[in-house]
Amino acid sequence: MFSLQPFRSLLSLAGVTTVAFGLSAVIQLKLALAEKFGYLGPQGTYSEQATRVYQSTMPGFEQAVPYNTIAAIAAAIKSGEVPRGLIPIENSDSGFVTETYRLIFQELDPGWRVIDEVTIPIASSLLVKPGTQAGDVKKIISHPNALRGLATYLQQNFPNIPLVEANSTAAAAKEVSNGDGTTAAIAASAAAKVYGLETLANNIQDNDYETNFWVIVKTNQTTFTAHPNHVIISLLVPSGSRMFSYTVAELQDVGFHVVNVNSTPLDGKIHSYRYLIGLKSDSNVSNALKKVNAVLKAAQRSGGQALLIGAYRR
Ligand SMILES: O=C(O)C(=O)Cc1ccccc1
Repeated sequence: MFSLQPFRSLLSLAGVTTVAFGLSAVIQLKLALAEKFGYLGPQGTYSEQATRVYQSTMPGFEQAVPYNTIAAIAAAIKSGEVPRGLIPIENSDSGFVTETYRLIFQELDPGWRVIDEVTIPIASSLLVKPGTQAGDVKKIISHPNALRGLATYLQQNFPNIPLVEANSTAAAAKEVSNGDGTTAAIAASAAAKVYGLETLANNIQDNDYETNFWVIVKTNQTTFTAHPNHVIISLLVPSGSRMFSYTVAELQDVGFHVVNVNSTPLDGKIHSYRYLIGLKSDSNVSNALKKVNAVLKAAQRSGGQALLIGAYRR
């Protein structure tokens, strides 16, 4: 079968290739080689911004593919439709992104792993259809995270105006562009251009904040670096056991300290939890992956369920 692999190096020698194949052949080959990257769309989201930032450090991942929900990105990764995806995970002002955590904890194993992260600052704008005045606005729509990030602004400037959640900030902007001029969207200023909207106010977030995104890959396509300085662990411990503290202490002995912990009640019952623990190492731990895996194996032998959800070097 014809393989594109040998042409990878040729493509970097664009001049030579152009002579050999002609311009359109080069473009076609480049498109075929561009790996797809799933993100929360449509065009104009913060997720798209984060994807561009990440792609600038990852030549080859050029085709950004928008999905309507975070769950749809995860499904596309699991089915192999896209080899990589980017999902929002945590805001520095309002904490973890609920939808992402539901996905992780829905099943014992989410079917994907985290191989990197990217963080971007979030600046929010109030967008309306051209001609709409602030006094015309009867409804404000956006992604729940964005709405949370300017609760005080909305309370002070638009008290009693209903807030409606959308799948993403750009989905909200798109809805406003199709609306009757009485709705406003909270979104990135970039979305105004994409959907032909006017900006009533810029930088309206209550506090400057940033959002952290994970880069995810299908589990069986994942090769973790042998020397990660970030690891993410999912831990399910028998109720009343000391396994949480024991496992954390063991990881600390190996050279990692806890950065964040998310706990979700199991089976709808309080007092029994599944934990997602983010850990970091400030020193160079030799064979860090092997050591972390050994700690997790020990936890499993003691009756817990421990899974390495992510490992990367940053
Ligand atoms: O809706 C978006 O634009 C997203 O990418 C999700 C999101 C929403 C608010 C802050 C950060 C990410």
